[in-house]
Amino acid sequence: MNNMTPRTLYRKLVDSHTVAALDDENILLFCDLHLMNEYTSPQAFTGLDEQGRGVPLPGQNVAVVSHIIPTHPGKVRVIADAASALQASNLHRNCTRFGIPLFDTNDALQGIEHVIAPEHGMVRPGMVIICGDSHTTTYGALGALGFGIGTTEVEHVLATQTLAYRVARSMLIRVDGVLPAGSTAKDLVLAVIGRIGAQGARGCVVEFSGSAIDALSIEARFTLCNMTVEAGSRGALVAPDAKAVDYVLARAPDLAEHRAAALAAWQALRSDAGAVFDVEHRFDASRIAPQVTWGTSPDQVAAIDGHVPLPADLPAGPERSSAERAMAYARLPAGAPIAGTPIQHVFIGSCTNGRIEDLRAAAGVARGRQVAAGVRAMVVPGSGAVKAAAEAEGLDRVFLAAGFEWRNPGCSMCLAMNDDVLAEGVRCASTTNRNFEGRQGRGAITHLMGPAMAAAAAVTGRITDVRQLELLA
Ligand SMILES: CC(C)[C@H](C(=O)O)[C@@H](O)C(=O)O
Ligand code: SF4
Repeated sequence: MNNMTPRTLYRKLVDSHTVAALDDENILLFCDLHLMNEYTSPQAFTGLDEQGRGVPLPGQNVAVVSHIIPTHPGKVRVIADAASALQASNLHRNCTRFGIPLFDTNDALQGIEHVIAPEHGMVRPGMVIICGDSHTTTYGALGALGFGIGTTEVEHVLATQTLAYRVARSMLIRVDGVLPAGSTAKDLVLAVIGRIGAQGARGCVVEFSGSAIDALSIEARFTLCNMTVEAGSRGALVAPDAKAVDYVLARAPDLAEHRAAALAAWQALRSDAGAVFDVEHRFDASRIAPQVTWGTSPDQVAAIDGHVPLPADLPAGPERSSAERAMAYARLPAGAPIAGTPIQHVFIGSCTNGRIEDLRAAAGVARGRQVAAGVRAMVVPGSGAVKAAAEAEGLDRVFLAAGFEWRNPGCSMCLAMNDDVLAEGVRCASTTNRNFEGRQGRGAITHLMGPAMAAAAAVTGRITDVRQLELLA
């Protein structure tokens, strides 16, 4: 490809990080930042030891205890489960040995890796960021190429700061129009996944553009890019604009003296006019109502005024059979309206919707209302910094007064790897990203939705159109 060929943003990021071509499809990619959690890193450190390898660039790696940590209120956190405690102590030991910065169990800034990294200015436009965690796509919100890797790759990255990488195909998702009041980035991304399917972006890095994307806040773009992986994508990108620049500069004081150079470099981080994408989709934001999943895959989703599908309306084959299986698991009859479904639990948090804007949206609904009888509702901030910011604004008091639990940060009931686990048959309105069978507890049922919708479910005891709730106020 010569220099005059118009390039996509994705291609520019790949080109600027290519150390060597390995063959026609694979390159050696330089990774500016490697994030680690306690769950997917232990074998990698064992591998390093077996081969007598070190970590040459420890400062370009950061580790976080996120998945297994208990979130009960209280100053000191103790991991009761022995296997989990061992994972955390191993991470601590390995980070100390190799000089890798760690947000440890009792660090005041601890939280979910994908919430922590951007809030401390570690994520900057033009970077390649990887992690042994699928939701690393989040960082595309700032024009950084982020994606998840496997454990063997974690070892390779620790040892070399590079990764053998197969270049992805490119997809453009253009969203124009204005999201209606009550609809958020969560609804937008659920609607996208609902239309293109859970494998709809498989093998692709998605670039989002259009007036509806321009209008999103950076935190909303995190939600969007975070969940794009649920369409099977290998990355998600939004070209950095003034909002992205402001977000990063406000959190990365070290950049101040290089501000002019950074701005000039970031300016080039956009797809050239005439750049060709392998696949393109278009959406009209004005048609996107609040969304709720009804099944066990994020693409089994409907608008809040919609219904569980009738199997006969679905194409015969895998789509119909997986819908039938999902309805049976979720204990929902075919054709049932989504709104009005009783819930017993509400979970507000995760790397998708555990940031301050999400908590503000949920608190806006909770304020002056009460969690419905028979419902247990919890709010788990995405990080210590989010928790502190929320408390400074008094959001904790809003939630507590309404009967929500106000927890310490962590992944928590997003995937129930700690002790926040739902019992069989419990139905949960959740701001998370995956509604797989058993994810929040064996036999538990997850309905994905945005934070205000989850809060509306908490105060009414059923899946509720938040727009109607606000009318009733
Ligand atoms: C535990 C980790 C490997 C996993 C991921 O890759 O996403 C988890 O974070 C999840 O959300 O399912
Ligand atoms: S919050 Fe959920 S999706 Fe995000 S990293 Fe943790 S477990 Fe994975």
